[in-house]
Amino acid sequence: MLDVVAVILENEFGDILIAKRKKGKELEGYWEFPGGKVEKNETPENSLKREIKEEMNIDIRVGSFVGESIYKYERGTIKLLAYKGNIIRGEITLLDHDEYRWVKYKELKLYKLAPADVPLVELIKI
Ligand SMILES: Nc1nc2c([nH]c(=O)n2[C@H]2C[C@H](O)[C@@H](COP(=O)(O)OP(=O)(O)OP(=O)(O)O)O2)c(=O)[nH]1
Repeated sequence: MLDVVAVILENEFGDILIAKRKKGKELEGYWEFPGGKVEKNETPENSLKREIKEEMNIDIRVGSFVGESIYKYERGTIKLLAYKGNIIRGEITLLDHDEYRWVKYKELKLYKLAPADVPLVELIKI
């Protein structure tokens, strides 16, 4: 099973950041909470900080654990671990996504989220 971390980034208005997976990647065009695969000998928190720096060039604070979602894709099963977080430094520059949006909690269900992310929405409860 592959461990993947994702962050529910919130801004000062309580909006949540979602990002659209890049053309050509697996799950192309699906919206996700940014993050990525946890590397060996890495804590989920450090993994998230590293991924978000690499993908968006921002520094984040990782907050409380939101929950996990285990999902069986055809190519394998992933365990998606979600944490809350905030931006502490920088402006978003997209380096690994096609688009991003700050959305209200209630708007999340209007987006085509990666299947593994769907159960997380219920766990966010802002
Ligand atoms: N980052 C992220 N990946 C997700 C989410 N939901 C979900 O099913 N995934 C899947 C897509 C991929 O199969 C896997 C993580 O892949 P990734 O492409 O984001 O990871 P990465 O940046 O570490 O990897 P890579 O592109 O360098 O291969 O988890 C999500 O909310 N965020």
